[in-house]
Amino acid sequence: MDREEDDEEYEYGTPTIPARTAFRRFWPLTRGLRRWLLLVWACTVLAALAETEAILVFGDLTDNALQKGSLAAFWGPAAKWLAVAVVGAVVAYAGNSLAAWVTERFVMRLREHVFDHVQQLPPHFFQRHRQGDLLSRLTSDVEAIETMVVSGLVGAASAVFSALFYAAAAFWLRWDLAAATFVLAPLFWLAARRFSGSIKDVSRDGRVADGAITSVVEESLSNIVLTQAYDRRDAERRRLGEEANAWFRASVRSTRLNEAYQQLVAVIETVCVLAVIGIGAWEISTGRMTLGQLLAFSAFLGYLYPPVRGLAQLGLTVTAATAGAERLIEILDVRPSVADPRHAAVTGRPDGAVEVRDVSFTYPGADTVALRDLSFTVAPGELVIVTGPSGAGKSTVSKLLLRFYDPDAGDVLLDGVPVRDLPLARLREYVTLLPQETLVLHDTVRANIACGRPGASDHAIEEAARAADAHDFIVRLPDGYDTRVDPNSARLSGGQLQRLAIARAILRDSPVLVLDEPTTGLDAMAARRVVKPLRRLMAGRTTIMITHDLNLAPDADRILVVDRGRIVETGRHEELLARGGAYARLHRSQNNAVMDTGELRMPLFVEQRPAAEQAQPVHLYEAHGTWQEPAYRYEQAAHEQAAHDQYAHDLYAQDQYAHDLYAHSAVPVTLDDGRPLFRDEAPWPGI
Ligand SMILES: Nc1ncnc2c1ncn2[C@@H]1O[C@H](COP(=O)(O)OP(=O)(O)OP(=O)(O)O)[C@@H](O)[C@H]1O
Repeated sequence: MDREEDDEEYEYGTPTIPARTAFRRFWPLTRGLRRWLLLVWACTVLAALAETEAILVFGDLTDNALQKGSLAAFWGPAAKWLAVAVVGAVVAYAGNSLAAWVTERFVMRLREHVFDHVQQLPPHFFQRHRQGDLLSRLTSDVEAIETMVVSGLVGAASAVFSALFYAAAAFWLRWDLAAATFVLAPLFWLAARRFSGSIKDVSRDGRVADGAITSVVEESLSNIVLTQAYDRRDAERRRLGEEANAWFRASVRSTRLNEAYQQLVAVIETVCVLAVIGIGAWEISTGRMTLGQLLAFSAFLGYLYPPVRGLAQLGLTVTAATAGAERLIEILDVRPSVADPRHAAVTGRPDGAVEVRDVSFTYPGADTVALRDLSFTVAPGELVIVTGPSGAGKSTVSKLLLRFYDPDAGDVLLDGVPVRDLPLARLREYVTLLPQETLVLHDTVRANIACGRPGASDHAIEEAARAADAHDFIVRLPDGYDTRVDPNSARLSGGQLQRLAIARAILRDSPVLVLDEPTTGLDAMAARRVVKPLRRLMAGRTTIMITHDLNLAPDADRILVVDRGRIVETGRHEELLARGGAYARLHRSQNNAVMDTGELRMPLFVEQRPAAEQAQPVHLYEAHGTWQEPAYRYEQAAHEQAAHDQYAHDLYAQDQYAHDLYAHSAVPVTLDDGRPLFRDEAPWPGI
């Protein structure tokens, strides 16, 4: 993929494109619907013809029945008018219903098309676009395009046909009068032209603000715990307020512009009508025209203006919809980072030999290289642990193994076949990812496990759940396997969700597993409870486990220590510990982390360091609630800390537990391995 081009795609700011280009871009999606569109037009033409005929009959009635006061002259034209009206009504009903059907089909098709495209986009696309904005593009912008492509087209055709018929009828009645009034027609066009630019700008602003509002609401709701725990309601309200203000301004401005345009058009129409009445009065006075003809002529003009006005208005609507089209085109122009190979390699189920050969990779748009010259092999059935400091590139390895991206250089091979030569669906069937965050569908527990292998029998699902130690908690749920869960479900704990994910992976039964931090985010107890199901899952499969948690490291056939995108050490646990290098340091730091948490529980007063050297709580806020300058703050904090320590000392002095534990010894009681004994620590019964 061309890196420079790709970077440009992520520049914000929608491209400005003419309505014609936008129309041409989406027109192909009407394939298969076009004959129905033709039928809609046919109905529109018939309805306009019926309307024209009705007006002519009205002129006839005025001259022969009304002016002469003859009831006998009434019945014939009246019956004709009624027949024409009924035909017109039936045709209009059929045409409008069909138009609605075509329109909705088009919207469905367009939404599917965009949704399908978005689902293929690489992970970083979703990190860089706000979800709310994407939602707004997939909903309201999709509808805007419908206005442009289908409704716009049908509306334009119907307006053009109606205007043509009424104009032809007006010319047929009195060509000289018609010519005189049509001289004023360009005024409508000028008015529409004057307004179209501003309407497009304002509707683009409105759409951007709409997306921003959805984003703020969506982000705020997904962060509701943070909002409530830190009482951030005012800040969130302000954030929403800012976006809502932008939307408010855009929408008031849009209404004002539309209203100004409508009123201007109304004035132009009045000028035209007055011209007709003036000329008509003069013609009647000279005996060259009957009152019926003048009334019919005025009626034609009355009918003619709405389609003419509609055409001009349609221009504005289409212009406004182009703003939505631009936003969708921006997404549609982002290409997926990977695609199915043109000539896919034909392979059976692989044994699971994985090779990463001289791989280098930089994320699109990133300045730093994520992986450089990375090479390793994993034999079928082996467990390889990839570890290293945060940001070293571990998760990137998993993204390349599943081919979310192709490496810039080098190859990833499965059983000796480059993964870019395998159909994507096949590759992802053979390589199962257990991602860092447990992914849950809005569905039943059963469906959540079954998504590992669509069509799996209930028996197979239950067996997988048993192997993942999930069966027992599932049957205790209110509806057992039919209990509905969702991503924010409070029903299931982190450990239970993880076991659900393991059941899904067991059911998938692929030869290669990529586990990305399978125990991260779980407390020690929960982490230990997933180990056994994990072992069952990994048995007989090639496993690449990315983890900071080195508890499983002694089991690994090989450990790769990655740092800044390179492998810095490789070997078995004992070898690497004995080497005393990067791995040994990581291992030590992990154990020290346990010591650190122990320190949290030690009373401060046990250490007799001067107050200023101790870990200081920094009080950024004064009691009266104003921010302090930093220099003053720290000075102040040191004074306060001394007072605070005294207070803490007094409190602990009253604490019988602290007294018992520490009164006879300045050193906290420790376990055999040197870790401090936690107050509530019970020995782990083992798994
Ligand atoms: N979408 C992205 N766009 C640009 N850079 C990225 C992206 N994702 C990751 N990186 C960068 O690539 C490097 C490797 O990231 P990676 O997520 O693989 O690290 P990691 O070792 O898995 O870290 P952690 O243990 O914290 O998950 C980091 O410098 C990171 O900032």
